[in-house]
Formats: sequence, structure tokens, C-alpha cells
Amino acid sequence: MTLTPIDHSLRSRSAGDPETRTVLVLNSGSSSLKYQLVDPGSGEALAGGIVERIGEAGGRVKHEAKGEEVVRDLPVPDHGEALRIVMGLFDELGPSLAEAGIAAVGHRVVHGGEVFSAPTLIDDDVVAGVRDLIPLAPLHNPANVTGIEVARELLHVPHVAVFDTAFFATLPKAASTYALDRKVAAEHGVRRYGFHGTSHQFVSSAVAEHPAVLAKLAVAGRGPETLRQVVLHLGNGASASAVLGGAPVDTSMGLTPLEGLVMGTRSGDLDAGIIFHLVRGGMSGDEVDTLLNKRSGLLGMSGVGDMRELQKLVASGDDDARLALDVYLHRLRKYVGAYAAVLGGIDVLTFTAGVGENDHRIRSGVVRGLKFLGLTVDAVANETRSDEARVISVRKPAEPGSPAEPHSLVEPVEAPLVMVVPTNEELAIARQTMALVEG
Ligand SMILES: Nc1ncnc2c1ncn2[C@@H]1O[C@H](COP(=O)(O)OP(=O)(O)O)[C@@H](O)[C@H]1O
Ligand SMILES: CC(=O)OP(=O)(O)O
Ligand SMILES: [Mg+2]
Repeated sequence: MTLTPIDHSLRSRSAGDPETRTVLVLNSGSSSLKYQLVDPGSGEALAGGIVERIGEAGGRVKHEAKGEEVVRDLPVPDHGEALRIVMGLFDELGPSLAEAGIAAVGHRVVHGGEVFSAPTLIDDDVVAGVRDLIPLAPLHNPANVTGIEVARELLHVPHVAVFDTAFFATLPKAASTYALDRKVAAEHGVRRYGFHGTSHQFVSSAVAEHPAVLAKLAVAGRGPETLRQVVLHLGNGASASAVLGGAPVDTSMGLTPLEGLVMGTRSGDLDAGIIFHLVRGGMSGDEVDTLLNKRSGLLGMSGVGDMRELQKLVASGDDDARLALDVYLHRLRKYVGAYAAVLGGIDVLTFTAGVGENDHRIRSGVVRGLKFLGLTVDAVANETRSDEARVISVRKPAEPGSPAEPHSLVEPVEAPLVMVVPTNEELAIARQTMALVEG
């Protein structure tokens, strides 16, 4: 398929033109390309979709616009072709990219290393910098580089890189330092970088602005700088963060997005000795890398990496699936407990991303067993589906005249809130992209 490059560079500079206000957000994964056309002003997603199984036998494209979804099965050999297909779908099914007034393209880049700690306007040097970081994120950064290169060829507008690691650039040294020989660590850039930062930042900010949280702080007479949050981003990749007054103080992913929680296909935490044991047993380093990143986690333990599939197996009485779920929940409870210690207590525990937003059994499963921290789940609130940020912990009516009014429900002041807050990495990337482009 051949497409004419779209040049919006002149239109994007025409101030006040409402048509020049959208951002195309691209999230290039190892075998997928997620995209969304976003109006950062209104927060509206005008269209979006996903190209899956890139480079595999049967590719698939899902494109959603104006409430309608189109699914097509077709071969997608690489990310370049994936983006060309996406641009063709916009042309064919709308909204037309040529008329959408794209002011910029925002790229999710997973690893920014120590070089990039803020959204960055992309030029050749930045592409080279992201490429240099491939050894630190071999599963993610190669796709990010390809996505950027192809998009720059096809869309002649400013391109901005928004890094997963940026939010965690200010982690305290005690949390970001591995207890290794300091010279080796410095030479190889070994430290905790943290990932999913765009999501942890978006969600923790939304929590801090939520009326129930503001009421809680008001009742306690405390300022926002004291707010102690734990955020659980549970998607295919999963990570936890501890956030104090808006600043991250710890996070579960490390040098790479492998450490921490049990994930769809990644092991999360394990004894580093296991790696040497497997290598001595005959596996190559690359084989162990693939094992831990792609064949472990829920998939490795149960045969399925998708939480919906896992829950079906558990319901059917499958013992391996039950154990996988128990390991997943056990790890989560350990992290919440650890972060309660890091923060000196928890004010709000928040669930987000595909599993966190949708699976009430996981939420109640985590909180069950953490009663000693004051954490609770109200069964009705937990099981009620909603796209809104909401409280799911047990609450009681506010005292008449209390500062918690007009919010009619408030938990005992000392009890933490448990919340579900939908993440929106695309909107956050679009806003950061627009802010940079508009200077
Ligand atoms: N209704 C649901 N119940 C349970 N799990 C769900 C539900 N919807 C989505 N998920 C799970 O969410 C995960 C994907 O989350 P998502 O945030 O989309 O991942 P990513 O962005 O990392 O690809 C999958 O494990 C999927 O099964
Ligand atoms: C960093 C990371 O794990 O990203 P994802 O969840 O998209 O794989
Ligand atoms: Mg995601």
C-alpha cells in the first residue's frame, strides 16, 4: 500500500484554528501497535484501535471510530506496514487524518534511561538516543524506534516522545539503587527506572483531585503533600507504585519491565540465582530472557496469559489456573504491605488498567487479607461497573456539618480508601505532547 505523506506543518501553526488541535498517539509494542486520535482539549478520543500479531502468522486490525468497530484479519509483516494500514483505515473509515488537524504525534517510549526524564521533541539525535537504550528494554524500545521512524516519514508534523520512565526519574536513591558493586552499576546504568509512569502519574493525580480524597484530607486537617497512595496498574504488564504527595517514592518495575508483580507472560520478582541455575542447566542467556519475559507469569503457570481466560479456567476447577491466581494475588498483597511500610501507612489504594479496572474478584482478592491495614471493599460498590473514578471501600454517612459534606459518604477518617480509577495513558501522552509543541 502506498500513501502520500501528510504535511500539517503549516496548518498546525495557524493559531486558533480548531482543526489543528488533535494529537495522534502511538504506542508501539513488541507485536502490536495501539493508536488513538485524541483531542487533548476535550479529552475526547476521536478514533483508535490496535494492530495485533505484527510479524506473526495472522495479523488483525481493530479500528474504532464514531462508536463503530471494524475488525480485519490481514498479514502485518512489520510496524511500518502496521502504521500504513492504520493510515489507510483512517482514510477509508474516517475520521480523515488529512482533515483531523493533527498538530503532533505523541509516541509512548518505554525506556528513557538516564537521558530522557521529560517529554522530548523528536529529532534524529533523540531517535539515536532511544536506539542506544535498546539493551535496557530489548522487548519495547526496538518497536518504539521503528514506530517513530515510520511515523516521521508519513506524518510531517512535530513528533514527541513521552517516556514510561519519566515519572520515576526522581525516585529516592534508597529506592532506585540496587545493592550491587557501585562501579559495575554505574558503568552499566543499572538502577531502578520504573515503568508505566504515565499511567501512575495520571492515576495518582486523578486520585489526589477526587472529591472523596479531598474530603478525607479536609476532615483530617491534612495537606495534599501528606497524601500516601499505592497505585496498582494491572494490565498485561503490571506494576505498583508508592506515591507521597504526588511524588513517587517506590515502584515495582526496575532496570527493565520484568521485575515486580506477576504479569501476563512475565515472572516478576524471582531469585537471580534461578537464572544461573538455568544457564548452568544448559539454557542460553537469550533463552532465559525469553522464558522470563514471554513464557512465564500467568501464561507459564496456567497456559493462558489473559486474565479473562484465567478466570474461566479457575471457574472450571483447573488446579494450575487456581495456583497461578493465588501466586498473582499473594504477590500483590506483599507489595501493598511493603508500600504501606515505605509510606508509613496508606490513605488510598487504587486499582487501574485492564485487570484493575474490570476484575472485581482480583480487587476483593487483594484487599481480603489486608484488613490489618484498614483496607476494605464494599461488595456492591466493587461489583458495580462504571467508567468513572470511584470509591469501592466501605463508607458510612458523613456527620451533619462535617467538612466531608456535601459528599454524603465518608469513611472513618483514619481508614484508607480503596478506589478504581480508569487510566488514560493516551490522553496523558496527548496532553504532554500538546503542551510541549505549544511551548
Ligand atoms: N472484564 C475483564 N475482566 C478481567 N480481566 C480483564 C477484563 N477486561 C480486560 N481484562 C484483562 O486486562 C488485561 C489487559 O489489560 P490492558 O491494560 O489492556 O493491557 P496492556 O495495555 O498492558 O496491553 C488482560 O489480562 C485482560 O484479560
Ligand atoms: C513497560 C510495560 O510493561 O509496558 P506494557 O505493559 O505495555 O508491556
Ligand atoms: Mg496499557
